[in-house]
Amino acid sequence: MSEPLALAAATDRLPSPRAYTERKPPKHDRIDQAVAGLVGRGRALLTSWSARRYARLADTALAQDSAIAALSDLELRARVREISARLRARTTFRNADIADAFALIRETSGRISGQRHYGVQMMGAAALLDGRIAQMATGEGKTLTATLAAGVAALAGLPVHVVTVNGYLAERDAELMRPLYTALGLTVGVIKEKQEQPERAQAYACTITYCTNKDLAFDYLRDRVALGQRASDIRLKLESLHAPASRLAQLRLRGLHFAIVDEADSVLIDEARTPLIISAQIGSQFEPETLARAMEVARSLANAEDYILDTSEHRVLITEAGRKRIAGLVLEDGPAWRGRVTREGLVSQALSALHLFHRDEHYILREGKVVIVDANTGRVMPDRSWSDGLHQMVEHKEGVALSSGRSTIARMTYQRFFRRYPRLSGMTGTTRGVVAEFWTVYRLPVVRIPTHRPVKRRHLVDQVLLDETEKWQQVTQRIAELHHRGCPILVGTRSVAASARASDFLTRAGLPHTVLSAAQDGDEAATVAGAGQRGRITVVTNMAGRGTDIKLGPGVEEIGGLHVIMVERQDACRIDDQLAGRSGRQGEPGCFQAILSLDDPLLDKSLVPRGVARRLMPLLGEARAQFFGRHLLRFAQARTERLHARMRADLLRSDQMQERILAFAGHSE
Ligand SMILES: Nc1ncnc2c1ncn2[C@@H]1O[C@H](COP(=O)(O)OP(=O)(O)OP(=O)(O)O)[C@@H](O)[C@H]1O
Repeated sequence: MSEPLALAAATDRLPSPRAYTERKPPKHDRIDQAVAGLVGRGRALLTSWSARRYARLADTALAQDSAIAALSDLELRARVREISARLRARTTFRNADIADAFALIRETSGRISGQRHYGVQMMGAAALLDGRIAQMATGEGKTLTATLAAGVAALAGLPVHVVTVNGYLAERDAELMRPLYTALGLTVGVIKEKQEQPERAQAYACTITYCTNKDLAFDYLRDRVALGQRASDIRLKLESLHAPASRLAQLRLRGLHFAIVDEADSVLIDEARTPLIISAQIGSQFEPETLARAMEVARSLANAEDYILDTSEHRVLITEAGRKRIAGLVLEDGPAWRGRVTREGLVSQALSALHLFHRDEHYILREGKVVIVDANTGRVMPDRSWSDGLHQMVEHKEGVALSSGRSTIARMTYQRFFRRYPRLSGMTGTTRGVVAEFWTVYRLPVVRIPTHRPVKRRHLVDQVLLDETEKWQQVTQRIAELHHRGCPILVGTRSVAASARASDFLTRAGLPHTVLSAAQDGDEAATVAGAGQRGRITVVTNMAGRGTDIKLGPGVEEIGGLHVIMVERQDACRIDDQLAGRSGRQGEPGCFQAILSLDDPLLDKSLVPRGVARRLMPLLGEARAQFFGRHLLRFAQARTERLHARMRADLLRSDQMQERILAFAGHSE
């Protein structure tokens, strides 16, 4: 725990100037990235040494157990105040202070909720305070682990942001842990989606704030817009001395100090593909007739001849022949069609709306509106819209009222946002394939923390069938078998449409079930609470694929725990691992099985065309066919992972370039 902390600056209500300055960004040319990747891997190996250090620290804390257990509640509180004063008096965290604080927080938690932190959770928390990613297996209790690190930092006077992927988890974790923090004399705030500015500022003013990455980053961006050109280091320093209360009252955050990012791979890696954009309404951007005409033209174009659909990168490329055709078709149309860039832009958005953005996958229709479904979290994003007229084009396709157009006010990337924390840390169950990226982009080494109890989850070998119909037959048969034995079953799908399909098959087979998806998100907590009960069948999208804690009902452990059946592979093997991790938590029994087919959407991105694979598989014999199918899907997934990594690197590069250019002209956000 060596790096100095800006404790003093962190305690005031004003935004810390340091919090608005980025830590030196790592270079991003290819050689540097490759070298840094190797260094990252090397560092990851070295961090297993750190794990030993954290284990020693945990042992020191646990050794105090009986002495602390003998304290009365009043004495315990006095000891907490004492350690807080000791932590505040220093600019660095000392191991001895951390161990003492851990022991006190553990005892307080034990008295309040009966949950005493395990040694491995202390190791994880020590890694967080050390500015690392603690890799702790799914179900190991990262929610409780975070309380140790957040508690120590908050007792030291640092405002802490506990960041997670969705509002349900942020609210659940804050409410679960609130009694513990309150007993430690700390305040807890939660940022909720519909909160207004003053409420948000109040939540951020608490010592510990639970929030989602989206809320946090957008609030930061809005603050930056409010601060405008005044956001330079020196100006902020001066302002923090003289600024009138009114201007500061516009701000939501009080700077960025210490962040603990839960589900770090999702937040820092998967989400980092999408830039954050703040926009303002600009009235109607396109006339309905223009949109209609663009759709008409798009419908008359021929795929592969006039345009190419790049499904992997989710974009449309108009060919030379397509350009000529479009120009010919709109010759007689109004002035909106005269400029080549505008008309091709319009047609290409129409083609995207028609062929790349699908209802119940990328969006749903709710109360006559197009509502985007977040691909990473499976949740709806009611206040977000696609840019450059695409949203209106999709609205036109669906025949709903057109929303107003928007123009960009500010933009930034998650990479650049999170690098602004002087102290950043994270927790996740899965880092497969992204250890190097954590290091190259965020300078975050990964430390693997051992599990508290041995993992008992069984992973059955994947089954690959020729098509969807065969797959669903196999899935319903397997579910019926398990259901007959009373096992609770969780069926993991990729999209709203797939969950509806699963539901249809189950209904036809007479199997009672519950669906949890963006379209059916009624009582999420109750659905999750029921999913581990005897005989329950729950169909979910990746809305419940991460973070959800499914508690087993009475008698379920004896019949093998929760069975997770994955019916489609996700874009990254980490996300599949997360789904598997809904079962076999805390050393419980559980089972994971994938029943897939060659119709899996991932095979759109495969090098071997689906038709060829379908003809080849029956010729190979059962065992070889299964081997071939499994590897085909895994390779397609690996390809998508590489593609997404490239997209993130490109986005970061363009973001840095934009920043360099704007450094001369003004500010970039
Ligand atoms: N020290 C502890 N004592 C008793 N129960 C614990 C302890 N730590 C965690 N648990 C229980 O373990 C379960 C899993 O915890 P939690 O959901 O925080 O795991 P997680 O690591 O965040 O999982 P995921 O990776 O899926 O997000 C919860 O029911 C929690 O109450």
